[in-house]
Amino acid sequence: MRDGILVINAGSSSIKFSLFLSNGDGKPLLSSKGQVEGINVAPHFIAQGPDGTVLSEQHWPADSDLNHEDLLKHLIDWVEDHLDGASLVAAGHRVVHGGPKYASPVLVNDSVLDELDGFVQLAPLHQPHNLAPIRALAKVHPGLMQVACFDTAFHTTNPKVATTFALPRQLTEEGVRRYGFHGLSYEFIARRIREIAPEVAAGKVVVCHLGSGASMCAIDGGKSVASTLGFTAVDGLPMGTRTGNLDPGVILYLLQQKGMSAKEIETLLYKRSGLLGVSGVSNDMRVLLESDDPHAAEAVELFCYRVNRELGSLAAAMGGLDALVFTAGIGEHSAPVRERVCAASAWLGISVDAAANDRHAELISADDSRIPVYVIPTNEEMMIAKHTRAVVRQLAEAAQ
Ligand SMILES: Nc1ncnc2c1ncn2[C@@H]1O[C@H](COP(=O)(O)OP(=O)(O)O)[C@@H](O)[C@H]1O
Ligand SMILES: CC(=O)OP(=O)(O)O
Ligand SMILES: [Mg+2]
Repeated sequence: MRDGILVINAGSSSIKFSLFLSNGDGKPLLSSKGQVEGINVAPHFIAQGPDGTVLSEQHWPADSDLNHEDLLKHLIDWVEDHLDGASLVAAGHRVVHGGPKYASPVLVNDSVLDELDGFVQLAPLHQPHNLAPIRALAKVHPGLMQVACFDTAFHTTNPKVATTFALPRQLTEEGVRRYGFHGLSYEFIARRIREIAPEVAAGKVVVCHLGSGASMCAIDGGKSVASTLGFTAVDGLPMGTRTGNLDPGVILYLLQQKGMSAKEIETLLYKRSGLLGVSGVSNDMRVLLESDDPHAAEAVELFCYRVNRELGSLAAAMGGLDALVFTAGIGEHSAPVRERVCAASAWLGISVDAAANDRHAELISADDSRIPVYVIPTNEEMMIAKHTRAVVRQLAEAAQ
């Protein structure tokens, strides 16, 4: 009987899945992948084979009222119908917050799930959606091994100085500190850099993960040493709908002068700000780049300006820069954003080859650029599959 590993990456605006089936020798191969996107707007399900062939597709109208859980059920039903005679042995999940405790992937049981529930307030856009598929799968497949893989884990190598807020010590000791996110993506990219550019893998690299959620990470010698996301996934860069870095005095102003409630402020910071808030047009970079609205242009300008400033900050944290990498939705697909960030970073010795950038080549820097600049597609699902397999193997070995 062949084994299957289902990987679920439930993000803020999409649920991505990949189904890996073992190939006789136990090595998993991608069998199908897909996603539900447009959640809470106009949902769209697509499942594809490894070569991109569309296996199934469904659109729902904007007023369909389908929530995250309904769409997840549709996805799981589709996967069950496409196991091709294999049986599911484990599911691996992206869970954004592992809190101070989890530095590596963990087999989920009820008490782990309870602990992870405790981090919902720290990642309200993600953690509930990450945990919902674990519960839904446990109902449909009681006894199925489920492994939580954390966005925070890759950053546990950060030095204390990079994670400490200048707050009274007691709060720091309670866990009020920077954690960093998108760690599965950064871990995947760090491994890819070793494969495609071993000469810079031991050096100082800044990776820009620019998607719906956006962050940047300083990776020195393959290890995360600093990043732009902090205690929660609302710090650092402006994102699709999140503020990013904000003077905490603004929160006091909203509370004291505007009389806003904590819940209203949460909604403002996470759902009404970022590219959407500044442009008043959209949270989608594609729409903003095509728009004639001057506010859309301002939102793009602010986004690129902030990426450029954080690049300087992260290079300073490492005391140098040997390579720059762009990844995730915007980083992989938006030549104009990469071009602007790189033009503003010319002082660091960065220069881009316009033609290579336009065709999204792997290496987009010009021959005379002091710093090589790469576009590397991320694959959080592959990283989760690898971690899940490792946990399943460890458990099998321990049982022998
Ligand atoms: N061709 C493109 N040009 C500019 N932005 C793009 C392009 N394709 C995708 N994007 C951006 O990528 C974002 C999604 O990135 P992704 O990494 O898939 O996000 P997430 O996983 O956080 O949902 C979209 O909101 C969109 O703004
Ligand atoms: C942590 C985070 O921001 O994730 P995403 O990019 O999936 O929104
Ligand atoms: Mg993402």
